[in-house]
Amino acid sequence: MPRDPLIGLVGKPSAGKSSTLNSLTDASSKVGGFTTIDPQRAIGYLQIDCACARYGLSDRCKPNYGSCVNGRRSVPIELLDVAGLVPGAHQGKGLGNKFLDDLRHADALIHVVDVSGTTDAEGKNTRGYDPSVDIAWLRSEIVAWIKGNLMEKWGSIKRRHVAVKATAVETLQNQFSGYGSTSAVVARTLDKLGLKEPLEEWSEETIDRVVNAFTDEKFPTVIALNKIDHPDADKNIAKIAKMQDPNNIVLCSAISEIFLRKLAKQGYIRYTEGSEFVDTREDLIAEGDPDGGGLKELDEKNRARIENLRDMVLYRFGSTGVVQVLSKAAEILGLVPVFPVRNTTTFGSGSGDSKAVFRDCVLVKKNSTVADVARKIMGDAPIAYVEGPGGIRIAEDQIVSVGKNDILSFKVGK
Ligand SMILES: Nc1nc2c(ncn2[C@@H]2O[C@H](COP(=O)(O)OP(=O)(O)OP(=O)(O)O)[C@@H](O)[C@H]2O)c(=O)[nH]1
Repeated sequence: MPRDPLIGLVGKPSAGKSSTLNSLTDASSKVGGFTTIDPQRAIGYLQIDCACARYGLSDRCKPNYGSCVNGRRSVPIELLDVAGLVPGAHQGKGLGNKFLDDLRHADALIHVVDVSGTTDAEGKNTRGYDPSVDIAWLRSEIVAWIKGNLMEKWGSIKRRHVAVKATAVETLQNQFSGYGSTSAVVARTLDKLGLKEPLEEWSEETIDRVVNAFTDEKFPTVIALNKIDHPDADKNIAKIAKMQDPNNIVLCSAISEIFLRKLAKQGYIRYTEGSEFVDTREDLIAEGDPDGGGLKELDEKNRARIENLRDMVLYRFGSTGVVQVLSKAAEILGLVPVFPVRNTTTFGSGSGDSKAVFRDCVLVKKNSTVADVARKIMGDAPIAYVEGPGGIRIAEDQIVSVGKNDILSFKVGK
């Protein structure tokens, strides 16, 4: 059965992994008993456009897990904190191989980079460190680890490859299945490279290229430039933006998000998670609400901190960025939210609160078919047919995508 997507957070010590994880997991939308699964795994909330908005049913949308406010739905997604990576990890430094073993299970990575330059490669306090270096060494650790595992056995891999007349995809998939790879991932990797020589004649340079391309396919990575609230961040952001694909970069400030959510929870401010909108009691009074929205009065210190955060983060960058970090990871993975329903006219689930709609939502990878989704949700139950909105039959080989074949009802046969 296809398993749920898993996103790993990586980065050197003190880059802000735990803070980012906390800012993503402590959503006020937390319902259904989700907390940290173990010290390393947690549930974050991915924001998506919910199907309820398409049908004007937002007031009756009641997710079983997560929440939905005016058609913006928070869907739970599993996150993994992969701590302890330092240069030399593939040779066992730091938590080394333990770190790399944890990484195997991730479908995409968020590399949290301390863009303030106030921590060195090992996470020790400093000033003026160049964080662009971290992006290169972290990736090269992953590549070196995969390559090392492959080269250790390359002689026998080659001999077996020739003896059983395997294809390159078969032989490599044998080696890469431990990283959660599939034949499709390996095939895409090799297609992109268009190699001419047979596997048994690959030079070390060719193997390097194969491992690099495989790393790109298997571990697509979002670069989260964290600590943008720090005054030294600007020049480092500019430098990294020139070196990396801007499409994979998100700017964020994890402590700002944690601070705003905390004050909102305590009733001092009104804050829409992940947005640029923060209102204090004073703001609301100035806007004509004599009661100040029922908010508590901020003390001088927190008022100054909010002002500073508006200037340094919210007005300049549009938000604290952490919600966008997760959305970007979902985007590079191509996750599609699918809404299984019992009834394709009312969109109800046919149990419990009978007026509630779109109670369930699952995230599947791009290019999944209706049959893939059926297996994920219904397991081995025999499916007689599948219906979309309005009771229209949908063929099992259809691809699901946002807005198309993403509301499904599985009718079980006898
Ligand atoms: N200025 C600033 N500091 C931050 C931000 N996020 C985290 N920090 C600080 O950076 C330090 C390290 O943060 P952590 O979240 O513990 O970092 P980590 O990557 O989990 O570190 P390890 O647990 O050692 O791997 C803490 O002192 C945080 O308060 C941020 O957005 N801005």
